[in-house]
Amino acid sequence: GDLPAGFVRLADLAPTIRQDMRYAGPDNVTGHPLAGYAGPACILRTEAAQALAAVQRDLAPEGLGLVVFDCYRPQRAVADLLAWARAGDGPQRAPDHPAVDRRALVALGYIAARSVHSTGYAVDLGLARLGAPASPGQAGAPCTAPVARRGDRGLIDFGTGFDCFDPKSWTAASGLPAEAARNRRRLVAAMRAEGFANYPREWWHFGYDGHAGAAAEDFPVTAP
Ligand SMILES: C[C@@H](N)C(=O)N[C@H](C)C(=O)O
Ligand SMILES: [Zn+2]
Repeated sequence: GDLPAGFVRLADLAPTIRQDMRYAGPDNVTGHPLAGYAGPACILRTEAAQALAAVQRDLAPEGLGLVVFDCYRPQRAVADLLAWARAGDGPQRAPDHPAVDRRALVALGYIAARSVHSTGYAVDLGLARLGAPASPGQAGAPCTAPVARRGDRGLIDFGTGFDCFDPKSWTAASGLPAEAARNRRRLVAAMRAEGFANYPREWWHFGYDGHAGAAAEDFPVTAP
């Protein structure tokens, strides 16, 4: 194939998993496509992709399916995110981090300086009802606003949006609507059952067990 050994395109193993690859375009926290994304595609280590395909199969009887936002992330894209977070100019607060300063995002653990995503063993994702349309977000609404105001992006409610860098996105945050808290537990349990561990500061971020020591890569993300 066109990928390094050990990597696969998720679409080849699990074509029913919806892909909404936010870093390949401007619809992400930085407002620009990240370096290293030449096309929108979810690329993962083979074992991690197989495990995600299993999660998708496990969820289907409940009428739910996965929506992935980011998978393998080239090292140059991590550098791009870091440069955005650390830049001295520009606003400190924005709808995707209404209560946390941009320049604190790395220190607070919302953006990793060395990301497991670059090994192909981490994935950012949520859940949607199967067949639900991907509805747009409401521009300008804080990502911590109730779902009716911020827009659901076609997902079931998780209490905040994807890449909403805020304590409300901590997986066990208190004060969430009961349904959002339930949906987070449901996602974590479905992922846990197939070998993925959640990152407690981001309900959407999961690492595949056994990734320790895997090499970080920098090949570009390309659509097939
Ligand atoms: C930036 C966000 N989507 C994410 O993946 N955060 C973790 C901590 C990471 O950068 O690896
Ligand atoms: Zn992540």
